[in-house]
Amino acid sequence: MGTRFKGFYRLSPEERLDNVAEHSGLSGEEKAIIRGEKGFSVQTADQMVENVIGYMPIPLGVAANFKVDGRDIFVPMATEEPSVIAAASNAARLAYDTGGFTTSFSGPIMIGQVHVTQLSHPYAAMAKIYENKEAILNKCNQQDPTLISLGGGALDLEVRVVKTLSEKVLVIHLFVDTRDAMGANAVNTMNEAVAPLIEKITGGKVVLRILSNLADKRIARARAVFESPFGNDKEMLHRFISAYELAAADPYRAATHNKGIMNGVSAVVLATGNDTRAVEAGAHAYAARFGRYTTLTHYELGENRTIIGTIELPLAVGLVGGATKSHPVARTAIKMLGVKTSRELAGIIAAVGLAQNFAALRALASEGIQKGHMKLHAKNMAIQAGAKGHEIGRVVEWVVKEGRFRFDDIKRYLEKIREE
Ligand SMILES: CC(C)(COP(=O)([O-])OP(=O)([O-])OC[C@H]1O[C@@H](n2cnc3c(N)ncnc32)[C@H](O)[C@@H]1OP(=O)([O-])[O-])[C@@H](O)C(=O)NCCC(=O)NCCSC(=O)C[C@@](C)(O)CC(=O)[O-]
Ligand SMILES: NC(=O)C1=CN([C@@H]2O[C@H](COP(=O)(O)OP(=O)(O)OC[C@H]3O[C@@H](n4cnc5c(N)ncnc54)[C@H](OP(=O)(O)O)[C@@H]3O)[C@@H](O)[C@H]2O)C=CC1
Repeated sequence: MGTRFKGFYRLSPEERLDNVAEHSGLSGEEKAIIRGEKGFSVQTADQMVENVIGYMPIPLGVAANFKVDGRDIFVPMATEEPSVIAAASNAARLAYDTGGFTTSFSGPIMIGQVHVTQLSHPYAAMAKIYENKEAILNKCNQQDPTLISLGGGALDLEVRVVKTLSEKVLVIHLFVDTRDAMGANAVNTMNEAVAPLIEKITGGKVVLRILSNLADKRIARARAVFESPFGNDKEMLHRFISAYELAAADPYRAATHNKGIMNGVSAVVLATGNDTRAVEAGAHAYAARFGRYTTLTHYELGENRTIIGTIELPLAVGLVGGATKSHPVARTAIKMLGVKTSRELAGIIAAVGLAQNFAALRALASEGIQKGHMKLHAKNMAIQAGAKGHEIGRVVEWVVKEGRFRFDDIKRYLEKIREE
């Protein structure tokens, strides 16, 4: 069964879940976990974080129409923001018949930083680190036999002299293949274990021993050819490219453009129990790597009025570690995706980021964002205004028809229908 599913959104939540379960082979128990009827409890939460008093449900939806590296998938997305999942599905639809998304990955390499201070001869200390590279990497690799047995571990290192406000310090980058883990704990353990050896080699004092979230050795890329959402309208295609070009040139616009990408990226990262803050920090730092903040996506006009989209961003996500295994919904979401490696997961997330951005640019270049977004947000606004049961549908219908997206207008309309 494919996931190009016209009108998937018109099904009931139960019917959608049945389709997803059939596609991904989810069991009855896994369906109950997704519905929130089983699996996650206050006790589970209490084992995950501190001072637990409850937990906060976030909607879990699936984006339809995604084909990634030739495979049809339903993409689980956890988000509180209306129109995000609709937009991702909308853009994926436009890339489906042209082959879907093709991805690549630079490898699951994380960077651990060891920071050495109080050096009388920083450049000589740097040379000594390289002279002792094998001993340093061996020390790192003694920390994680599991990772080594899986073909990962510390592979190499690089050293820089960094001039800080008060002194020249050494920053040693340990390059660690963390396989299918995000790797923060694995890398931090190595950083801490190797620090005494580094102090001995350099004669300095180590302060920081922590991974870098600028995971620029763990880059995921995705590419897709989108059918023109504007038919043969050249002016609209021009407006689309112009919208992208402003983002590429202007950091104020790029921040919003990339926020739109992260609407999709963070929703899948969260649904799979990965660390949203780590991925967000990495993406934005990567966007600023040339000294000026710019876009993570690029667009070029293709043949027959197609638009070729590409995305490139660091994606430190895993299938083990963090909450990926301890959170029952995350475990089920990973099963839903049918991924076996962190590389596959990163590719899918990159594809969703690209789709998300394409959908937002399409709307921005044409009717504007409010029409689609606010249509889907209208339900939230109606509920916030106090609408209940059948009132919600009536308020939404009125808001969309009249284009009145103001909260005070909605409240007045609600009062009016209650007086009828
Ligand atoms: C919202 C749509 C999709 C409506 O778009 P539409 O043209 O009204 O939709 P349609 O009825 O023609 O349907 C097209 C497809 O959209 C999907 N779709 C359509 N409706 C639904 C729905 N209810 N639930 C789930 N999926 C839906 C669905 O896949 C459907 O295909 P079909 O099933 O018919 O083959 C469109 O207007 C859109 O893509 N808008 C962009 C919305 C967006 O980007 N939202 C993100 C939040 S705004 C933001 O935070 C970021 C931003 C925008 O500032 C970033 C930036 O500035 O770059
Ligand atoms: N700056 C940041 O971003 C920071 C993030 N974090 C947090 O760290 C967590 C992620 O750390 P991470 O190291 O991934 O998690 P874990 O330490 O929980 O998991 C990684 C470990 O799992 C074991 N493992 C089993 N199978 C595999 C496999 N196929 N591939 C790789 N490893 C495998 C490995 O060894 P073994 O069996 O010996 O454990 C590995 O060290 C997240 O919760 C994140 O929020 C923490 C600190 C800082």
